[in-house]
Amino acid sequence: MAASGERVISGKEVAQHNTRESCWIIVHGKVYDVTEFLPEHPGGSKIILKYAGKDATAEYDPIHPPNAITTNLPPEKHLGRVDPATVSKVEVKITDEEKARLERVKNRPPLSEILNLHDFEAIARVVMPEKAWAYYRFGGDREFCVMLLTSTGQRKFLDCQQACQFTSLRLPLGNMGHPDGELNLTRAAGKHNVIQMIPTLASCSFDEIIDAALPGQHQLLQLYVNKDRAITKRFVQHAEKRGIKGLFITVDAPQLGRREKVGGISDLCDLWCRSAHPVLPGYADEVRSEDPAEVTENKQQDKVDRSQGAARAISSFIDPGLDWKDIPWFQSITKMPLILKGVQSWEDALQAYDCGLAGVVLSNHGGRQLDFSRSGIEILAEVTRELKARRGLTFPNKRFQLFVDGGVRRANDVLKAVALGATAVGIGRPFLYAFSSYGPEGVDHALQILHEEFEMNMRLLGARSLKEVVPEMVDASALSSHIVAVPGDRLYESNYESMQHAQMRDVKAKM
Ligand code: HEM
Ligand SMILES: Cc1cc2nc3c(=O)[nH]c(=O)nc-3n(C[C@H](O)[C@H](O)[C@H](O)COP(=O)(O)O)c2cc1C
Repeated sequence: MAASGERVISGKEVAQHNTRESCWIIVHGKVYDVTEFLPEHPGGSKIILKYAGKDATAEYDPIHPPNAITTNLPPEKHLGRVDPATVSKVEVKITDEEKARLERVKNRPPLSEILNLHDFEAIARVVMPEKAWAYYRFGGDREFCVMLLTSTGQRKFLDCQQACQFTSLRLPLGNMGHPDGELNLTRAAGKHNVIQMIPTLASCSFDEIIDAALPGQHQLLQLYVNKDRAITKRFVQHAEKRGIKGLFITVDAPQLGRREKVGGISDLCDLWCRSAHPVLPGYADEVRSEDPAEVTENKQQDKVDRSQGAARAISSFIDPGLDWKDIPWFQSITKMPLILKGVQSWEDALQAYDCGLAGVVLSNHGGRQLDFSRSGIEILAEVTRELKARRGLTFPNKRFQLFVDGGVRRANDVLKAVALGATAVGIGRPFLYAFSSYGPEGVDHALQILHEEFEMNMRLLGARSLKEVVPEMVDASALSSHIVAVPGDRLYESNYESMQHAQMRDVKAKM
C-alpha cells in the first residue's frame, strides 16, 4: 500500500491478467481493469488486448486526451499504482525505413526557403510517418473532390482581381503529426489573431486547448453529435462555460468517407502506432516497435467494425440520425451561435436561415467524404444568389454568416471567397503540414506567409478594407461549368499522388 492509501501492484500480478476474460493494463503508472470496457472501446478490443497485462501508455498517449481513461472508467476499475521496478521495459527497434525518414527530417530546407503553403505539403510528404501523412492528406474514394476543390481554391474558375483577412484552424488528431498536437495551432492562432476551431476528436483534451489560449482569444467548437444526447449536452454546455464563441455542428459525416488511399496502406493500429513516432528529433526519445503480444481474438464481441481502417472506425461516435428536428433541442441547450458545417446546397442554407441558425459552412469536408460533392466556393455563389432572391439577404451578413472551406492555400483564395460574400474561410491541412514538418515555428511561418500575401494582394487590388472587396472583383462565371482554359497549377500537381492500383505481392524467384 502506498502512503497515499493507493494499492501498489506488482508488474507480475498485472501480467497475469492478460486475457479477454481478465484484462488489466497500465497507463501512466496506474493499473486499470478494462475487462468490461473491452467491447465498448471505440478503437476496438483488439488493440487493448495487445497490451493486456502490460504497459499501454505509449500506445494510448498519442490518440487519447490524457484524462480519457480516468473519466471513462468507473472508479472501482482503477486498481492502484504499479510498482515501477517490477515492470519490464518495452524493447525499442528502429526500422531502416524509420532511420531513412529521420535522415530526411535532418535535411529539411530552412524555413526561410518555404515560400508558400504548398511548400509545407511537399516537405510534410517526405518527413511525416507515412501513415500519418496518408491520414491527413487523402480524400474520399477516388479523390475527385480533392482535385476539384484544390483547383477551385486556386483560380481555375475564379479570376480574382482584387483582395483580405481571417482564417480558421481546425483539425482533429493533431498529435499524429507532432506531439503537441492542436496546442501548436492554439498558440499560433493567438499570436496571429486568427480564430481556431477546436475539433471534437482532438488528441489533446478540450480543456488543454482552451487553457493554452491567450486571454480574449476567440475559439470555436466543431461538434460531432453523439448518439447519447446527454453526452453531447454536457460537452456543449461545458464549452459554452469555457467561453467558446460559436458551435459548428458537422452535418456531412453521418459516417466517415472511405479514404481508399489510407485503407490501401494502413491498418488502423499501425496508423496510430506509427503516428506516435517523432517527426522532429528531440520531441520524443524513442521510436516504438510493434509488440507481438499474445492476443485473444474474438471479433464477434466488438461492437465496432474495425475492418474498414481508421477513417471509418471513428464514425461509431457520430449520430447518423441527426436531423433538422434536432435544431430546436440545440437551441434549447445553448445560447452560443449555431452554425451547420458541411452544407452543400442553397436549399439547406435557406432552411438553416429559416430555423434561426447563425450561419453555415459551405464545405465538402476537404474532399474527404462524398466524392464529387461540390467545393464550398462553388456553392457560395449559388447561396448568395438564392438567399438574396428569396429572403432579400446581402452578404457578408451579420445575422446569417457564410463560411467556406476546402483548398484554401493562399490569401488570394480567401479574398475570392470574401469578395463573393463569405465572412471567413477555414484552412485545414496546410497548418497540419506546417506543424508536422517544422513544429510550432512552421505554423508561425505559415501564418506569416498568409499575412504577407494579404497585405500584398490588398495593395495590388487597391482595396483599403474588406468592405472594398466586392463581387465585381471576381469572375465567377465559369464556376459551375468546371471547364476553363487556364494554365495548370504546377505546385499542386507536383504534390498530388496518383491512386495506385492493387499491387501484386513480391513473388520469390523460382530456384
Ligand atoms: C478507458 C480507456 C480508454 C478510453 C476511454 C478510450 C477511448 C477511445 C476513443 C474515444 C477512441 C476513438 C476516438 C479517437 O480516436 O479520439 C479511441 C480510439 C483508440 N484507442 Fe482508446 N480508449 C481507451 C483505452 C485505450 C488503450 C489502453 C489503448 C491502447 C492499448 C487504446 C488504443 C486506441 C486506438 C489505437 C484507437 C484508434 C482507433 C480508432 O479511432 O478507432 N485505447 N479510444
Ligand atoms: C485530417 C483531417 C481531419 C478532419 N477531421 C474533421 C473532423 O473531425 N470534423 C470536421 O467537421 N471536419 C474535419 N475535417 C475537415 C476540415 O474541417 C475542413 O473541412 C477541411 O480540412 C478543409 O479543407 P482543407 O484541408 O483543404 O483546408 C478534417 C480534415 C482533415 C484533412
